[in-house]
Amino acid sequence: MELPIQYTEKMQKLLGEEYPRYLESFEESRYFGLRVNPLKLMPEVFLDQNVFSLTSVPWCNEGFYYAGDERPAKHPYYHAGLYYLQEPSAMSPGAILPIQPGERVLDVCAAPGGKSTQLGAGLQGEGLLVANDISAGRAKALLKNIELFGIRNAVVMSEPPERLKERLPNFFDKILIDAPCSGEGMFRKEPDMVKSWNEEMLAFCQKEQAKILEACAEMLRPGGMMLYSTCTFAVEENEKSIADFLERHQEFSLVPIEKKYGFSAGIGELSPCARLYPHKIKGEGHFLALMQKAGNSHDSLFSEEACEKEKDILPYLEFEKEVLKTKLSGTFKIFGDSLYLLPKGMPTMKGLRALRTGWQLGTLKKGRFEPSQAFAMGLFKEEVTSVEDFPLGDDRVIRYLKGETVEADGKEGWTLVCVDGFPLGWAKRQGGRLKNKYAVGWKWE
Ligand SMILES: C[S@@+](CC[C@H](N)C(=O)[O-])C[C@H]1O[C@@H](n2cnc3c(N)ncnc32)[C@H](O)[C@@H]1O
Repeated sequence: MELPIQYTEKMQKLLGEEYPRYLESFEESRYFGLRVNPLKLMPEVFLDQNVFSLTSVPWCNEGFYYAGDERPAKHPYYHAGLYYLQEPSAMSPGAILPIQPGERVLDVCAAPGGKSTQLGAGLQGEGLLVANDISAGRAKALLKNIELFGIRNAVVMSEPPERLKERLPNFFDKILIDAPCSGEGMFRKEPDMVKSWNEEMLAFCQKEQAKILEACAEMLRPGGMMLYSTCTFAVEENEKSIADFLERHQEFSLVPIEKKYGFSAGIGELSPCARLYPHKIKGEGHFLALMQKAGNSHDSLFSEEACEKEKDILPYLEFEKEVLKTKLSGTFKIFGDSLYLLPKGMPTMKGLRALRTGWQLGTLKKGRFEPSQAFAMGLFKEEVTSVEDFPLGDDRVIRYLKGETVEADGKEGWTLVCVDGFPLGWAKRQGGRLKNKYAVGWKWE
């Protein structure tokens, strides 16, 4: 691989005698990773199923390496949201930021959702995840991944952090800033990134990083924790960005990250931070800084959404009575023709660009309720009365995922189609056939 001379000179200076080992890492093949979705099944159960040849990623309980010739994205379990494909080092920020069920968590640069799905899983359905990305296009991919994972308590936004800050000061318990960066740590995995590397880009990223850090500092509650991560080695975007931030914000301090698994210390006074190098770990390059805001307070002021009246959601309630074994409780809200179940304690998002506000249950049109793909993915088989559960090897699984009508006798009406007990989507059964209601944009190709 041809690396820019300015880059190699900087790396040589940074790494000293380690530099030749770093260069050699380009001759080694990259690592492939997947992260199991604990909202659906536990990692050890997935491991026992021997679907792929897996070995554990040391820094992430749900993370595994798989062999490069395997194709986990072409497997029905992928479509059931049982795992997310993620570069192993990219699993470290979500593993290090400690998430407790019930917390309010912001992932401010979230698309396409690798870390958001990890944080959302950590909440175990309790609390609130706000997953935001400034790019509306990228936020669409983020939304799909959140839905695929079956996360019920997420809001997906596309706003500059400065706008979010005005509405949600001192609101979040935990914030992840997976900042836009020059991507030096990804050169082995994505060689094309080398072409866009230059000093101007680095300076631009540094400015963006400072702006994002500023906005997030205000959104974090006193006592809350914030993790800043990049996938670059550039000191300007890592230690310098954080040192400048700490200089401006005396109320923040660094929380040391343990240097296990081959992680290296941050440079100079920023040694509590961690650096991940491809010549020292089985993964690509990353930087992590964990910070805490002084004090301890939970008194943020915000207005909550009010619940719709029962008469306005009657078609849904009829559906619930007929198709579900459980009664969902919480704040039901109609936006446009979509019905949502909002996470507890969700502030109103009026005036902000939100792609999803909570669990989208379906649409209410002309007095009828039509369940959504997100609703199917967030349910458990045990919560539904009418289920068609195909074993993995049944050819109807792929046919269903391709959008075909498949044959299966059973109770007429709305049916949750599953593979090995894990929901894939909806169908409407009539005369021994399952009329396909799988999301059009999700079809198997
Ligand atoms: C490193 S990527 C995030 C990857 C993501 N966290 C994941 O794990 O899948 C950085 C993201 O930041 C977004 N971004 C860039 N500038 C931003 C800003 N000022 N505010 C919010 N997001 C921003 C980009 O669109 C990009 O999707």
